[in-house]
Amino acid sequence: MTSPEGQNAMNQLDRRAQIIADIVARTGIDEDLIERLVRRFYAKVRQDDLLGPIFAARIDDWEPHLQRMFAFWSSVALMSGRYGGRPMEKHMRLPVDADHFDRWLEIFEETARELCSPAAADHFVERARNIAQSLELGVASHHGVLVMKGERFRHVAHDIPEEGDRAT
Ligand code: HEM
Repeated sequence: MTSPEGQNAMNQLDRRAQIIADIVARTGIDEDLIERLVRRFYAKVRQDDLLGPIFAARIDDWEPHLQRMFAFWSSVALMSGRYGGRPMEKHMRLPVDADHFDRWLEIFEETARELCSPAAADHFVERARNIAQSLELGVASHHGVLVMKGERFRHVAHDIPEEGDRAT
């Protein structure tokens, strides 16, 4: 017979599996779609005048970054637990403000709408917006700026001093 704790853990696993199955049934998102989305998104980002140089200054070898991003989006969109990093630490020292986050989201949404069903695109975009908002708050607070609800972080945008070469 299973102990009450064991039964509880089983129920939680069942619930989690059910939530994931619902996401997949509703959106059709799978690892293959995530990989195509991430690859196409970063191909565009690298060409972008505003964002491209920020990535180019920090990423020499793209394949490991892309692999990390597959794991990240798999965790975010499908709750797979494949990603275990700390994105805030990688972003708070970047020379970015609201303009950069808006551009990032614009390219991300455009790419998601090109490749995904409306339900899948909505699922990705909603999560990307929430994460972008929290990263923007983190960048602002790193600069000693408290951003209130509904406000954005505006720096003398393209003139933010670099703090070391890498965003590590
Ligand atoms: C202003 C827009 C953004 C810029 C310029 C930017 C830039 C970067 C750069 C340069 C790295 C590599 C850092 C390193 O390896 O040292 C990175 C990593 C990453 N970014 Fe962004 N990013 C932006 C927005 C976002 C958003 C909105 C998300 C999530 C929705 C995101 C998720 C990640 C993740 C998960 C990593 C990997 C962190 C790790 O190493 O575990 N980024 N980003």
